[in-house]
Amino acid sequence: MLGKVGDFEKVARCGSMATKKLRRAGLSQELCDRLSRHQITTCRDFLCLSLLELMKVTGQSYWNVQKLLCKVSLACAPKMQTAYEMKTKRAINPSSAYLSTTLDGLDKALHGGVACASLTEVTGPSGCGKTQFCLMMSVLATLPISMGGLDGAVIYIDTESAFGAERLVEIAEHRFPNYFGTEEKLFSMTRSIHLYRELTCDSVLKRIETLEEEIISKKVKLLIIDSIASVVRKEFDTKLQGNLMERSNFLAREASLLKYLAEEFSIPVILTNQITTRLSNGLDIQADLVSPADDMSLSEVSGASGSKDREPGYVTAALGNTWSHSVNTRLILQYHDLHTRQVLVAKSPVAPFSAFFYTIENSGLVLQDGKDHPDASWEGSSPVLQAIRVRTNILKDGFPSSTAETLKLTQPI
Ligand SMILES: Nc1ncnc2c1ncn2[C@@H]1O[C@H](COP(=O)(O)OP(=O)(O)OP(=O)(O)O)[C@@H](O)[C@H]1O
Repeated sequence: MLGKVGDFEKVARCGSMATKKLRRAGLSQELCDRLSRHQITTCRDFLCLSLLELMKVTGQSYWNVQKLLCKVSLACAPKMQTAYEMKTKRAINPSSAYLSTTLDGLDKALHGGVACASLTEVTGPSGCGKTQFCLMMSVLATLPISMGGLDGAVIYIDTESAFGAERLVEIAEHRFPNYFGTEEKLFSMTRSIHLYRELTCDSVLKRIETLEEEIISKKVKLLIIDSIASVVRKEFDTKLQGNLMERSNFLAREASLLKYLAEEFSIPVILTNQITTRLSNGLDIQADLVSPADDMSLSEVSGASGSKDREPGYVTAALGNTWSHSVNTRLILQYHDLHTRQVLVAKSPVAPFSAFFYTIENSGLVLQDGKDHPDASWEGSSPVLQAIRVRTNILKDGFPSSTAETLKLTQPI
């Protein structure tokens, strides 16, 4: 039995579920209060202590501490389930698996919309509609299940002061004029969206750490952070020694907490990110188009596409490789022409690489009919976008041919 507990302990300590609050692990209130006086509040804090330390802080015997260890480990160890169980659960209650974006083609590609219990990143250049997408998804999450919503509240963490309540109401009124035809419905929707303005890394992290109980008490069904990148890029100058490591640690902690919340409460988490293009002369510019997945060498990939006359340089998804691998789904929003924009499904465990045209209207994002089939948008697209495609094909067809190529495609910047 003890061996088994030990195994659980190791799994539990490492996993994202270890951020679960002790109060929710079945420990008595008195014991939780006592532990919190020693800054032991999560399962991880508890499981990282030795038996002797636990005996000291709990004031309990060796055997009682063993039992507590067992309880805490079991409470936060990931539960095994079979693929069959997952599938039947989703078949019985399909709305529990996805939040529809109401953009038909995109929903179809994503098997129903933005996935619950996972992290979806929306990235793209400034002004292309990331905040508009978040506002629209907030409205959608509050809708009744019969209308494709999640019938729940939303926690919206705004790090750029970009949230606009008026725009939220405008989207709701124009997207669902019948449903939001009365002031009462609009009030009820706006009351369900809980906005936090957090303008520093520290305050964002602290906010995320305290969300667990709020998600339960407010019946939250969607968590949004707009944007994850801005505070990080403001505070960590990665050219300074040590900052890159510190930033990676911060992002890993943030991703672990968010994954825990998404999985534990089976809710979608939407995060917006920014992008950068780094030119070969060392200058960073805000990209007008973006690498979907990782840091990569544009010059290398442009070479692979056979074009010699392109600006050498490379585009990087903001926040680098560690973060890039933390998100489950990545949607890239980008400009196509003056009026039209594109949403690309750049990373998804269920969908192939696909692209859809959209415009931004009073009602939020609107897909353009007839152009919403996969790959519709490649013709005439920009060099960066074509480079992304080449890269996708290189990785799809196997590893790049040379070690140098492999390194350039995978090296963190
Ligand atoms: N009522 C509206 N009708 C049509 N388009 C609108 C409306 N409101 C905003 N937009 C469009 O949305 C764009 C702004 O989008 P959004 O704020 O989502 O950008 P973003 O990608 O979040 O940018 P950033 O990274 O700078 O925050 C505007 O440039 C405008 O084109």
